[in-house]
Amino acid sequence: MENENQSLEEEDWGMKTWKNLEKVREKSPLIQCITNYVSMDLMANTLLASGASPAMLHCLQEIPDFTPHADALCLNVGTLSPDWLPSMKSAAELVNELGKPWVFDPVAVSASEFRLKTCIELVGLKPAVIRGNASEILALANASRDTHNSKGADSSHGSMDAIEAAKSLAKASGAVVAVSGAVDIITDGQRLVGVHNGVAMMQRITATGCAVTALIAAFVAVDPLHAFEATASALTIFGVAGEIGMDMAKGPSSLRMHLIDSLHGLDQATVLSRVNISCMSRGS
Ligand SMILES: Nc1ncnc2c1ncn2[C@@H]1O[C@H](COP(=O)(O)OP(=O)(O)O)[C@@H](O)[C@H]1O
Ligand SMILES: Cc1ncsc1CCOP(=O)(O)O
Ligand SMILES: [Mg+2]
Repeated sequence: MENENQSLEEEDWGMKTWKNLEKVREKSPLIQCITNYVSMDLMANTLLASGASPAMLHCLQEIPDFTPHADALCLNVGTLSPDWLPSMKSAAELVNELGKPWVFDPVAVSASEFRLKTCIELVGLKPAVIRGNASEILALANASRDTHNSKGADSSHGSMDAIEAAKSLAKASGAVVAVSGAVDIITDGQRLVGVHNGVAMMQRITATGCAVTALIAAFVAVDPLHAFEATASALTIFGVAGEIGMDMAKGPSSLRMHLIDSLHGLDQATVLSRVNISCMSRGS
């Protein structure tokens, strides 16, 4: 019987990525997002352009009625407030009870002791995937505030710097961990792939990281048993949309528009010709 390592080795990432996008388009998963004020618009539009259905809903009283209808949950602490924390925890606990996945974005985890403590608590609620930039994943993996870490939402490290941190966070949390950057790193603690798609200008648009985390939630929603592959696919699709968008863009603002248009219009031939995922470790 084919084992997991062999199947990964033989994997056709292009076709897998395309099929995962097709699944999102066919099933149109409902993604509940409890996110920051900055990202709501880009996140919702990214989900819509991919074929998923976004719902930015954070009222504690609505969670028992609404959350069971969601196919996945996306939690993001970008504009963290103690008022929203009970909603975040309650929604995560509910999707866990219902056996549905949730995805976590620890935006600017080092900004304060409160944020770090909150992020550690949320990781304890078993997200299926954690996606952050290198500085965020390094800080979360170290689980202590390092005064040399950047405190804002942007990364001061390259994704390659966070490979070991990502692996150890994946092992400790049980989540798939994704580190975005020039090469997006995805690991489940054993396997590790690098996604080489995307353009540097994506960093110059606020909330692209938040948006790709929500896209990961949509991809994991339609294939929850393969969160590793779903995460790599979502990051690849977002990167490919950025590359095509960049051909038409004059700067960050028009890239934002063209990225969304490109995501909406992606076809099989384009995806197959552009997917650039490398296997960096097959696990043991
Ligand atoms: N130098 C780069 N080259 C190509 N793509 C990049 C680069 N930096 C970031 N990206 C892409 O931009 C998106 C947001 O990533 P990032 O800027 O790291 O997140 P955040 O906004 O959370 O800091 C991801 O899809 C990532 O792949
Ligand atoms: C600038 C900013 N401040 C609080 S949340 C936020 C957006 C962060 O978005 P991203 O992590 O995708 O850059
Ligand atoms: Mg971010």
